Amino acid sequence: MILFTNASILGTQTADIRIDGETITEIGQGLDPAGAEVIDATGLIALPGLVDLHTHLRQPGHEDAETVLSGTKAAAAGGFTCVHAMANTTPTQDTAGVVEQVGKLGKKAGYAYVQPVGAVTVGLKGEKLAELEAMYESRANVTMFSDDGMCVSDPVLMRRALEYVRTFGGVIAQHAQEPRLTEGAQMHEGEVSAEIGLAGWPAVAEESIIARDCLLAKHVGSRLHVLHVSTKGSVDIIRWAKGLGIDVTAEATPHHISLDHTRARTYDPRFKVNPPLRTDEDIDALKAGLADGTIDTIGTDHAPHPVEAKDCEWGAGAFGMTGLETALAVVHKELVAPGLLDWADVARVMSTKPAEIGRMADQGRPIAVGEPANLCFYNPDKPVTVRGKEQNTKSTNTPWEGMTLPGQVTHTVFRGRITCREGKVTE
Ligand SMILES: NC(=O)N[C@@H](CC(=O)O)C(=O)O
Ligand SMILES: [Zn+2]
Ligand SMILES: [Zn+2]
Repeated sequence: MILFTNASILGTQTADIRIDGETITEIGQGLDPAGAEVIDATGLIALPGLVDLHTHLRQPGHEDAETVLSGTKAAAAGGFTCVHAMANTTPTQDTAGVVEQVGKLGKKAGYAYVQPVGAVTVGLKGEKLAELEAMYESRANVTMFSDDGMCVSDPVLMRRALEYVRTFGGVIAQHAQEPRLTEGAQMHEGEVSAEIGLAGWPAVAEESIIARDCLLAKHVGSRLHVLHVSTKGSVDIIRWAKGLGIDVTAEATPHHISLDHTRARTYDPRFKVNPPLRTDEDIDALKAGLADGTIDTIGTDHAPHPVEAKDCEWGAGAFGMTGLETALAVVHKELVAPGLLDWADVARVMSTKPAEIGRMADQGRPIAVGEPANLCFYNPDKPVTVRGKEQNTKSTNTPWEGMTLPGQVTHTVFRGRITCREGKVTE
């Protein structure tokens, strides 16, 4: 039995929280500590365990960058109790066998619920549909499908995929990038790319696919989720689509709401990501979108890469950055501190909504008696300087290296088990 005392639940009501087995069994003032492990949570914000719809765990195939074990330890350190493992592994998560294997590795690790995402097309090649139904019917019970890393750019395939998942209530998560408009692209197309002479990735390459996919989702009456929205135009299109009643949800990443394209002036590939870091105007639009509900979720797009893929010149660097262990503190800094979101909103965008979109019945639940004990405790008054080498992820490609973020996840509880204690992942 565990008793967290004096926690600030969603930043408002202060109470003790008792956990017995895998369940929250009591919430109230001055609960009896007899027989319990007592953890003083004074000054800590209690949130439901965070849910990430966008994590790259890299196993199978890229275990030098991350494994399910190291990635879920990073998740626990970041306050997450559920991560959706993206399909761009080797082999690709495009069969029932591979998604079941990833799910099993998650259970064995025990640090967070690992829900595999299935590929939309075989080998992410964009040529023919993967066995979506077999992945849905497998023990991994896949309902979210994505070719993330690649765009399902063929409109006919995208239409078929949307139609297919509609039959079982699934969702297609799109990496929106028109490939012909981004050939050779290295960073956001704008004044900085012109100044430093790197090939640009225009906003329209993202926006045109999002607009098309919203219209396709409307046409076939299916469900679309837009990954890593990065431009103001995209936010405007999604707001418009929602206004028409189209079944679309959208994600923003911690890096796209906090870092801009001027970082490329460093030529440090740590800032190289797909879609690229954009402008201040885009950042403001993403924040406004999160505040008004146009953007539904924060997804980390945790994308670990081995040292040799980042310790090189910009052009040769891989796209992607780590994010699980810094996500909540970045959200605190960029959205809560300026008053755009309160902690209840943070619970919505980082837990409740992602759990809903990913159809995770046991996750994203309210902090209440009888609910599964998936919790995250955050100290908003403990500034931490980010050091990639000290993180739990196997990779060090954090764009916040050396920067100070305002707070720290102190404890994470996954199904009644403490997976992170005083900022350290448990054994
Ligand atoms: N975001 C990235 O820049 N990279 C991701 C793929 C992706 O999310 O598109 C990766 O797998 O490394
Ligand atoms: Zn992507
Ligand atoms: Zn991704």
